[in-house]
Amino acid sequence: MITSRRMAAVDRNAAALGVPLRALMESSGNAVARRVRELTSRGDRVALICGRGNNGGDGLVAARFLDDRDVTVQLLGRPESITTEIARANWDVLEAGATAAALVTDSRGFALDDPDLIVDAMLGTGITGDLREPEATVAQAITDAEAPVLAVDVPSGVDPDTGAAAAGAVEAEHVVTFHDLKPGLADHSDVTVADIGIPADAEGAVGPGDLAVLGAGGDRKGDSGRTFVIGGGPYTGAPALAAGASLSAGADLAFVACPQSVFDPIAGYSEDLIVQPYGGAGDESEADHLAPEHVPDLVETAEAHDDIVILGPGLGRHPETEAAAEQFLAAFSGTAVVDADALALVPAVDTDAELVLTPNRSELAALGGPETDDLVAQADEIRELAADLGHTILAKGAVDVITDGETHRRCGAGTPGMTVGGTGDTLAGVVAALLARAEPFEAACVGSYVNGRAAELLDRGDGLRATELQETIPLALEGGTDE
Ligand SMILES: NC(=O)C1=CN([C@@H]2O[C@H](COP(=O)(O)OP(=O)(O)OC[C@H]3O[C@@H](n4cnc5c(N)ncnc54)[C@H](O)[C@@H]3O)[C@@H](O)[C@H]2O)[C@@H](O)CC1
Ligand SMILES: [K+]
Repeated sequence: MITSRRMAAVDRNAAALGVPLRALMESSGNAVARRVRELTSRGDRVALICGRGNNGGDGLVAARFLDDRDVTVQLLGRPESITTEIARANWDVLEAGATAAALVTDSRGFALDDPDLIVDAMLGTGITGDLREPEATVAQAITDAEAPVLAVDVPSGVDPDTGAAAAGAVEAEHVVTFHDLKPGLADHSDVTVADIGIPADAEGAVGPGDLAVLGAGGDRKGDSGRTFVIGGGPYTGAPALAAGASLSAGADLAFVACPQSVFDPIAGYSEDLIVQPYGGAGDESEADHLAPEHVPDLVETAEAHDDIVILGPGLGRHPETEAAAEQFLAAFSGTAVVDADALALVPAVDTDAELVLTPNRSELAALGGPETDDLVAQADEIRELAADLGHTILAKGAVDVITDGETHRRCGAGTPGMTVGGTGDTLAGVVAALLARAEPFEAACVGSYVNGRAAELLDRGDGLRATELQETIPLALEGGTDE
């Protein structure tokens, strides 16, 4: 099953992989023609009713594959009003050839000449709202006609995602849909799912098309998310990198909660970060690492503002810190990215929080997963681990594997230079920023792609530095190319 939104992402990935939409349309039209041939005999009269978008384009292609049938094409509107370039290109091909084509610019001009089969190529996944004219009148005429109807992708007027039919939607005996079943067709009795040659990686690997899952950011401060990094102590760079990268990926505000002892260096890295020390004056013994007494305040602060938490960068493994991190997870009920030393604590904690876990090779093993350099080969095991833990896992390797326990995707974006320290911290920051705009699985997938793509855009070879990624993350998020 595939939603129209996911389908649009997969299309764009296919194009990035070298199979443009026009090639897919050629396959779609061919598949429609094959089904027409199964439903009719040589010489039968076939009426193709084409809308002005790509659904119509599929019908225009099908006409070319049906030489041995008596085909008429009716375009609903003037050729100039065709809304996509590829549908228009296919119209031009037909017009130059000899197929009998009629234009229906207003619904009064529409008539069906007693065909043996009607092909409904008016509207597919691009429908918005109720049927407008001339489609509404034509849909009624199609449904009322005696001839059976073959719908292209979905019956026009039916919502492909929900199956809800607009008033006057076409009723079709047969449907040819593309690539995968649409949820809205689940109850239809005759649906042919046509393979249209979308490369497996367009769906199984994260690509530029996946960026489309990010809704537009809000325009009020805080609407695009606030990141709250709980990190630092033995290390200072990691929490600053995570917070900085989350700003680059669109978070409005980035806070770092850290021990008082490392306030100065972390606050000194960048004027963009808001650094909040804990364990201050009079508390010197506890002030250089996270400890259980700091936890209630941290939970309260994070939950009060719906912050996306990043737990782990630079925290270290002091026994009190481990106890504190566990207590934080047990008490916190929001959304968090868990990275670095905090990961090993997750299996033992019962939490209501929604977590994205970002383990590297050894951290994945510490979580109870496989220890391997080939994450893709072990994707099923990693998926089962995510299902057992009840959290999303973004396992980091040369090719990342991302899974929510049900499905998984891989992401090969990035460069060999990313083995340098700090790129995992920037990844945690990017994912946190995206968690304000997308579901955990999608945020993790897109985060993996954006962090890797940011490295590709820098083109620094082995001399890459994690701090530099903050410069190209915004461009990677925009779907930027280096051409
Ligand atoms: N996603 C894919 O991989 C592929 C999709 N293809 C086809 O492309 C279709 C989607 O194409 P589009 O995105 O161009 O959208 P559609 O062709 O489904 O619909 C868009 C057109 O319909 C008009 N329209 C929208 N709502 C209307 C309404 N309520 N009443 C009257 N007119 C309305 C718009 O002005 C526009 O002209 C799919 O359904 C499928 O048939 C294939 O060509 C190739 C592969
Ligand atoms: K249709």
